[in-house]
Amino acid sequence: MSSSVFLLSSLRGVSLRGGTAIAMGTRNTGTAARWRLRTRSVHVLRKSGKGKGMEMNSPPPPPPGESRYGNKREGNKRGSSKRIRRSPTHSPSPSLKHSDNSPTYRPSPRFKKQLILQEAQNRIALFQAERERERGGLRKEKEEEKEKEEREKRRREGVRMLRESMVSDRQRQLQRERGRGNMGKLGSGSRWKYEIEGSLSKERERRVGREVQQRPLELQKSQKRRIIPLSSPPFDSRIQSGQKPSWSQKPSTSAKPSFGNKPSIKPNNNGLPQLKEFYRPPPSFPSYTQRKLKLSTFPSFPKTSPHSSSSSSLSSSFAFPSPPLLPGLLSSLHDILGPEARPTDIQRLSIENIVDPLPIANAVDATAAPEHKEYLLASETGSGKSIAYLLPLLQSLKLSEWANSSSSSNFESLSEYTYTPRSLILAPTHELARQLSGFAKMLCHEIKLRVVCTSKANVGGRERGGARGGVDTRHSSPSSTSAGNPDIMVSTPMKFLEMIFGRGWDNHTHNTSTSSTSASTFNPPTKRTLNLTQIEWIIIDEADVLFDPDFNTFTRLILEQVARAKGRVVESEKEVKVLSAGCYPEVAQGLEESLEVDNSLGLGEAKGGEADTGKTWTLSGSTTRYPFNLILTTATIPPALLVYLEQYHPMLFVNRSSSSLSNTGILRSPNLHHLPPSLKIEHVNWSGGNKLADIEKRLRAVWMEDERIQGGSTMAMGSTTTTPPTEPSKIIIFCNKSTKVLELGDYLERKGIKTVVLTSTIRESLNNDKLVKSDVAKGDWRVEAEEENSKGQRDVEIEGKEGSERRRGSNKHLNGFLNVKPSSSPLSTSLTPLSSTPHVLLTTSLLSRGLDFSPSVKHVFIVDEPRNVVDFLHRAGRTGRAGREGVVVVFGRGGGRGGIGRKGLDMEWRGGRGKQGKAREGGRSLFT
Ligand SMILES: Nc1ncnc2c1ncn2[C@@H]1O[C@H](COP(=O)(O)OP(=O)(O)OP(=O)(O)O)[C@@H](O)[C@H]1O
Repeated sequence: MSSSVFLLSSLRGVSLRGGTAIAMGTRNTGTAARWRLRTRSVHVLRKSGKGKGMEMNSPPPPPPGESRYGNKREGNKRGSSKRIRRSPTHSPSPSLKHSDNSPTYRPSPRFKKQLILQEAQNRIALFQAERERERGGLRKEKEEEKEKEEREKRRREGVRMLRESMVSDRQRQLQRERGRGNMGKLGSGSRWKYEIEGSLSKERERRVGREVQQRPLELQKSQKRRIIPLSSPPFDSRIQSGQKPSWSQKPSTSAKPSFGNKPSIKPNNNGLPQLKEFYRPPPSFPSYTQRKLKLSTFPSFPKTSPHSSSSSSLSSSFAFPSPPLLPGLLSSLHDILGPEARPTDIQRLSIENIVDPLPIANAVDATAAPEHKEYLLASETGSGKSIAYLLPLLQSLKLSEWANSSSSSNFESLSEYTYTPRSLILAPTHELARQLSGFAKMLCHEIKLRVVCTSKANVGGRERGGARGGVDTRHSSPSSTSAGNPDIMVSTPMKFLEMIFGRGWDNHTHNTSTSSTSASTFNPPTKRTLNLTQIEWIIIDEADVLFDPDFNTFTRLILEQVARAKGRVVESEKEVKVLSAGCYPEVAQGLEESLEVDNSLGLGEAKGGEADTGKTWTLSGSTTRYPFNLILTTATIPPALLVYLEQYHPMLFVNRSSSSLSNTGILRSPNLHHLPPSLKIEHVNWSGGNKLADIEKRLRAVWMEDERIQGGSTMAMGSTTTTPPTEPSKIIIFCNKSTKVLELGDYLERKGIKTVVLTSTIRESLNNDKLVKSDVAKGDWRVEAEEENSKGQRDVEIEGKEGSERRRGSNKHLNGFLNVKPSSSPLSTSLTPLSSTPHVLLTTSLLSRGLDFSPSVKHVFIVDEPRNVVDFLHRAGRTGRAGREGVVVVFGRGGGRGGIGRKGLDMEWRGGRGKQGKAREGGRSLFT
């Protein structure tokens, strides 16, 4: 039946009965009716009534493009019967009944065509929409991928530019040295050999300098190349005018852009910074002027502040600019540094790049999500990095305090915690933490922010410092209403972790490795001690130490904990090797909350204090952006640090501006990896007899020289009255080992020279590595790995000597040596005998980092060959700070420029990453 062809003469009417259509008419009537009525059953009756109504089994709808009405020719054969035109939109409902008398419906070919076309279009649109949906997903993925690639490309570009600029610094240095016939050999292959030239005669410098100045202009032009416009040169105008540069020199704003020297030699394979290039010629050397960076001059800040009329006079005479600095900050700077002070290179970079601008009235969008900053500040020792990071920190805290002053109830709801700091400064030693907190407090004097420093007294008031729960609030502002909500908390990493996890959380490693230590138990904090959710800023001072292999586990753990508390997991923390955290279930639980623990760890097994070191913890759902502002500071960027930062802080290397490729998050002064220009190096040969006597002789020579100078100046002034005697210079002596420190201390005391002796406080006798880590963890950042006596035992804690006990609760043991208050620390006018007041501080590298010693410390003695150049730079940098004069006396075989140790500072740069990504120098890890 279904194959029958019905040739019906005409279509007269269509009706539906119980879902079956009945059509009367000519051929194709059934098809037309079927289509129009959307039904598969149609009875077609001939008009004449001769034919019997038959049921047609309708075929399924035709595929797209094929007509339901047969081909065109067939359609054309239709008779010329009467046609009823209907609108193409007309579509009778299946329930619609046509009376048998109604005119026969017969769609016109054009209408049919339209219908077919419409359907085809619908189908195509559907098909396209589907494909579009599929493609949309793919495109989004592709876009994300592209964006990622773009970011990575910019990051790489940033790294490349940074390295290039570092290498080019070295190349310029080499060229200068060649120009004056100085050392500076380029070794074969990737090895660069340098020698330290610390004692060029002034005459020679002047002579060679003239030669360089007279070089043909063409040569100078041919050496041009682009350099990173990180900063403008310091003191250039003074140099041009032949004057001696000083810290009070106003920076020139008229310098034109220029280019540095084109590298005439290939960098070594790894392209990492050369740490031995620390000798910098005095600024009077003419080529220094020639090579000055002119690409970016320091921005000229408005001279007066529109925000404060009272500060306008100040800012016009004071080179720290306001705006952007708050007038209160400016006035504290004025008090501390004096009216003549000018920002140093690193401070200018910080003000330019990091300090938040003052808000314009009614233009603050408090709801806008802040863009978090990430910067590395790198500049030579004594160049004012503390101010460089404190300025943006304090300004931002104050501004956000004002912005949130209406919603102060915020803190009340957090009163369940003992401390809710808004920012954190991490330092490697307690001494440095104390000094920094004191300095921050001075800067906060006007703007009234609260500063606290953690001390030896531990969390929860269990030890001394009790009432304040282990936090020394003596430094907090007098206006402080609540020490529990400090604006700034200064701490060492381990102290801070102790406050998070509870005292003794790390003790397991310590206990298992020390038989003589009384087992200290883990005391989780009874009250929640620290609330990390309000932390807006983290500053990591001495980043090269805090990210070195001994410390980075703990530093990263802190960063991760804060990020976690603020609701974000950081990608850089994907794998955290926790030294001993798995030992205690409580700690493990705390970690487990924040870390997705690898199944193999079996935290349950860790109960009972089994050694459980070096486990890998994995984080999930991570990102590379920290949910707080982060500033790292360092005076040296060893390759290990660069490698580490590339891996864990990639955002530092991403360009900040699309117009310039050089604007990364790494701000460094041009003098990085050089000794401060005001520092002189002297070499002393051992006499071949008693070395201790040689040191004593040299000490006395310094004091005799002091007397001579004083006498000379008195005579020169033609004074008839007696000038009050000035106090003898204070001297710091660095040894490599505690035994040597003790021995020398004893000797000098016997000779009537009062000393302060200070090393890391190690009580235990042991010879394995674990204690080293544990002690480092306690805040003694540099535990001398070689510091073993002949029996292979460690030295005992140095106690019982007056002034030599290391008190973590205060810096009293360093009284007289540390720069307590810069403005109030000129040389004393009363003579204190050498036998009653200590004038000599004997120590190891423990105190070589970050501490700002008083201007009366004019000499540093380095009696043992430093382990590496980084060590040398930091030890030497304890004097000659802030542009003051200082002398480094280096004792050693051979004297002269080689006296500092051909094995030591002449070490070849082997370059790059050791097996575990560690920097190695002279075949030795920089951080062993
Ligand atoms: N612009 C300035 N003008 C004069 N003195 C300054 C200036 N900035 C800082 N100082 C002083 O310089 C000294 C050294 O500063 P600071 O300790 O911050 O140096 P640093 O770069 O952190 O050194 P280090 O690398 O050893 O840690 C301090 O006494 C400080 O008061």
